[in-house]
Amino acid sequence: MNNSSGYIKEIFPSIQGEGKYVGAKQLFVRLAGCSINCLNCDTDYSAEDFFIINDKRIQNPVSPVDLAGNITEAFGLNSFHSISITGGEPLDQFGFLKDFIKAVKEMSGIRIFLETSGFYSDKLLALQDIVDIFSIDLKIKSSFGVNNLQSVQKIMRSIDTSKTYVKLIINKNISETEIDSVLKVLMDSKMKEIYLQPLNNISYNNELEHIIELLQKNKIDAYFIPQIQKFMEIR
Ligand SMILES: Nc1nc2[nH]cc(C(=O)O)c2c(=O)[nH]1
Ligand code: SF4
Ligand SMILES: [Mg+2]
Repeated sequence: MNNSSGYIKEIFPSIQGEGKYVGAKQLFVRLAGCSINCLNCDTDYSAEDFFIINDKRIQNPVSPVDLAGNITEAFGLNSFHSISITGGEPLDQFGFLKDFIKAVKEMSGIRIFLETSGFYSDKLLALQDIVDIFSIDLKIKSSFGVNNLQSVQKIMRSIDTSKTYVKLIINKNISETEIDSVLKVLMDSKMKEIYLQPLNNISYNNELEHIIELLQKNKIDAYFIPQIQKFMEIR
């Protein structure tokens, strides 16, 4: 096994169902594994012996160049907005991730969209030159049992915010203190917008309205977007 080989969970074409780029046609590449252990995780990221591209079985782990070649051959890639690399936590396979991005960009020129938990600031910042769009989660205890606000603050202080957006997953029991700390992170950075996603698609309610008002009063544009893939019953 090559050092930078990686474990893939699944690969499928779909429509981005969350956040700022909702509606974009993407090829989803879900990396296996996650070191974060959130409560309420909605993703099966366990690695298996193989994964499937169209009908072809590919053995795990796979080399970055082989994966890039297989994807480019199977999907052409020029009909997609971007490749969404998601997980799990893709930064847990940093060496593989970096080599894969370089290889697939060289082969196809496609944009790279990276979904990450926001816990690993140094690794994320090290990919600034090769990733086109960063989707970063703000994790708060009431939704996920973990908190990454310090790490996201560090990222926001040095990242190019024009290619970055942050998502906040909101549970019914979000506290005023949590909203305040999220506001502080945004106000400390150049990022003046946030994408709110209700956990388990809870309906728009008074608490949510209150959060949006608080954000707007502080000149942070808030966009409330439930996960459309769940409504549409697509992957
Ligand atoms: N359609 C669709 N949109 C998504 N946006 C983020 C996803 C994820 O699982 O990371 C996802 C996903 O799994 N499917
Ligand atoms: S970071 Fe994402 S994939 Fe990992 S445990 Fe948390 S919600 Fe699940
Ligand atoms: Mg998901």
